[in-house]
Amino acid sequence: MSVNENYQQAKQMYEKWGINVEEVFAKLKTVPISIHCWQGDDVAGFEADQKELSGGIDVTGNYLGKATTPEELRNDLEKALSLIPGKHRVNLHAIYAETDGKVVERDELEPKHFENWVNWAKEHGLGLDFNPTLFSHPKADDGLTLAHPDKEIRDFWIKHCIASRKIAAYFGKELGTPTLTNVWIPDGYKDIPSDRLTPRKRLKDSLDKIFAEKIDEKYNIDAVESKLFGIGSEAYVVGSHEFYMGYALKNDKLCLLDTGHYHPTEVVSNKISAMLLYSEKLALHVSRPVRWDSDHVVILDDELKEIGLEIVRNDALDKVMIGLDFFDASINRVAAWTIGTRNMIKSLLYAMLVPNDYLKQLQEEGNFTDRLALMEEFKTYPFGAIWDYYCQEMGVPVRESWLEEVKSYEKDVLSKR
Ligand SMILES: C[C@H](O)[C@H](O)[C@@H](O)C(=O)CO
Ligand SMILES: [Mn+2]
Repeated sequence: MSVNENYQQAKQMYEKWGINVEEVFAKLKTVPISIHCWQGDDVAGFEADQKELSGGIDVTGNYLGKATTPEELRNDLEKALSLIPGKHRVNLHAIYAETDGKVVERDELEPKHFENWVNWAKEHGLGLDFNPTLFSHPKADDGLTLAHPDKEIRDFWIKHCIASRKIAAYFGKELGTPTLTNVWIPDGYKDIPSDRLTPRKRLKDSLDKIFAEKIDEKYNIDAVESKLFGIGSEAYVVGSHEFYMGYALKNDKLCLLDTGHYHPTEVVSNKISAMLLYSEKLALHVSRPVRWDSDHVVILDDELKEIGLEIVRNDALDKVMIGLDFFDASINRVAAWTIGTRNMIKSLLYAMLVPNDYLKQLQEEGNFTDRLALMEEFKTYPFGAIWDYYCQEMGVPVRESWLEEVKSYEKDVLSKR
């Protein structure tokens, strides 16, 4: 059967449950995913004095074709975007500044260093998000930045974050959509600390200084990203979930939850509804931890579907800012973006094709038999036929046909780098 025939049959099954598939498509099209540029070059960036990746994160693999210039990275992103349905955003880090080969210190970065990115985003109808880069730098070598005992080092990073918010506001003004500026720092200790409080007091003070200047949320929205541990900060991370949840609540910032930053049995899907009771919005880095915060490419697993369900059933599509965060250098990097982003969109579509209101009603009635039975049966409803039709209608390759395009791009472009 053709995509259209499969779709018509599947659509009727969902319509029996009162699900209007055309309305689902109309809604899904409006949800942007923030696609992280750093999957394309293994979190290297383009600084004139480029440093080794550090900060307790790591990229493994050496697949051919890594982007080494802004043009290559933008071309690769364009290729991936052509295979992903919808209009999305690209998430940049400060190390992706373009400085004409000159060394520009991070606390000296300006909007002009991102002009090419803004012009490119305008040309492709993209939003931009941003991150100050507080790793891969000599002033982060102690494993401390905003919480460092040395005021000079703290001041350098505070200045860098202040400069980053100005760059983000420039993006927002130029593109007409607010930039999410997310602060993640690697600060922590390898072994058991004798004082957990003092570094946290310093971090709080540094953040207060960074956010002192109010920036209109039409242009810039601030987020703070927690972590559980990193390589070299196994015993203690200054910016823990509790620290940032408290800081975000008290200072009206977004708390950013990275799905790789919690204990293996902890799931971010279970946190979303609780946090949205107290915060207008929250942000996500959707990743896939395997044994540790390994930043594997996102797959359509139970947790990803549950995240989609929590966002959809709590009517939070405009409250949860969905970003991706994985960096796998063992496979074609354009394929990595395509797989991870298509899966994130699939999880939202899956959730929108579940009779969530009826299932809530069953729970309220204490009818847990029907609730479980139907939640399980919906897992094998013809969601794939709807997804295929959505891709066809959105003008992107259906099913695995996108892979052929990536392979040709690898042969014609990536393999020649
Ligand atoms: C490159 C990102 O800033 C980084 O992955 C951060 O978001 C993180 O999750 C660190 O573990
Ligand atoms: Mn992250």
